[in-house]
Amino acid sequence: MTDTVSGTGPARPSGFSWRRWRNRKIAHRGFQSWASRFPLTRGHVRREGERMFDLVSGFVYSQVLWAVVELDLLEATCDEAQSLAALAHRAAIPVDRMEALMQAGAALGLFDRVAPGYQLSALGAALMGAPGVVDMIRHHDVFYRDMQDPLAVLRGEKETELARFWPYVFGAGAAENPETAQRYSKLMADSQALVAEETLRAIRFDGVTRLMDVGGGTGAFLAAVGAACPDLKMTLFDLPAVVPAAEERFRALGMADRVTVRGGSFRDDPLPEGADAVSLVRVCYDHADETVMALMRKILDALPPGGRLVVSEPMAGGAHPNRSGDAYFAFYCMAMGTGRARSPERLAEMMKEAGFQGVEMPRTHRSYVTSVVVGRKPGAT
Ligand SMILES: CC(C)=CCC/C(C)=C/CC/C(C)=C/C=C/C(C)=C/C=C/C=C(C)/C=C/C=C(C)/C=C/C=C(C)/C=C/CC(C)(C)O
Ligand SMILES: C[S@@+](CC[C@H](N)C(=O)[O-])C[C@H]1O[C@@H](n2cnc3c(N)ncnc32)[C@H](O)[C@@H]1O
Repeated sequence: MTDTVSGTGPARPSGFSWRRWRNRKIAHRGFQSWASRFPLTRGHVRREGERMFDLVSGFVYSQVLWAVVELDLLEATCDEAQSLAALAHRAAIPVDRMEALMQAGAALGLFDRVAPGYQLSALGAALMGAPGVVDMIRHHDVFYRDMQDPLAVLRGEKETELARFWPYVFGAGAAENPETAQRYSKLMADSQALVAEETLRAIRFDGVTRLMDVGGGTGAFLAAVGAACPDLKMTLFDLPAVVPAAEERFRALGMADRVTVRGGSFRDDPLPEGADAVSLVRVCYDHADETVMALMRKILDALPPGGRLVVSEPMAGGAHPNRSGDAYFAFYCMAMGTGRARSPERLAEMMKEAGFQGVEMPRTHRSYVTSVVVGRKPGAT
């Protein structure tokens, strides 16, 4: 495995270690006090302290953000500055407490102080318009209740709420109820716009005749690809409960004649044939290695020689851990109880093991939105 730190048991100190010397020095209270006064180091100490403070208080910042979103304060302050009295009345919160929330929001960069009170900042406006992000923040109440006890999540000691929030992950049977399926699918579809935008910047579907999106949800990704590639034929494959919403989307977009929608489970059913490219968008990280390996092998069988598999989802950093993949998505998947965030190298390794070759990792610009890995079935191109 490329992204596993190997070795068992604690390392025994032997000889001089630069890192040990540095860490003991920096952790020493006397050194800290000296460095915070010394002109050449005090700026660095202040910045490190600020970084540390953000780590310490991140949960509170997130909860402030949640309150702002839940009270719809982004929309309320977008066009005109609002007075505290008006905001307090609207939210049914005492004025002094409302002031605390607005000041916190302003400190986090979401509002500007503009007479007679507060107006949405540029960052707040970007947040308000970023597709699906506000709804993602709203559903964080579930995730953060699980994260109140991260040790229980790590040890797998408790049944998490998040596992019940996304029941489709556990197989076809769990998502039989169309109403439930619709709720998850909307959250996914709204946040798909950025993922599709970023994926389509990283790869091209030139030369592809039919693209099959496996676990394609309600079709937001195929709708974006279809708009960018007007001659492309498409197949969407997802659990039966998701199918009607996908069919409805393609009908509404006038794309129904270009898209075949098939219901089924990639665990139990054969995949439709006829596509020369397959995409898995935000699918692999929901599932355990065995499930993903079996799915990749099934896709290889369904593809013609030279056919392509595109995996797009937020990924971990492997040797270079990143916040979105290794902190947020890794714990999100852990709390869901099934999948895991994998690095591009790990996914590439799995694709090769499944039989793909020429595996590439085209760079995406916003890795917190998605990263991409592409492979080809051996044979003619
Ligand atoms: C006009 C003038 C005067 C100046 C302009 C200056 C200028 C150019 C400003 C730029 C402003 C601008 C347009 C900013 C845009 C920013 C955007 C688009 C930001 C997007 C951010 C996206 C984020 C933060 C995405 C977060 C996504 C999350 C948290 C997704 C979570 C997904 C989950 C949990 C999925 C779960 C699915 C499961 C169950 C694991 O399968
Ligand atoms: C996280 S969502 C991603 C949806 C879409 N690709 C996107 O990015 O918005 C995962 C999708 O995989 C589908 N899925 C999960 N298990 C499946 C299975 N066994 N067979 C087919 N689809 C499945 C779910 O119904 C869901 O639509």
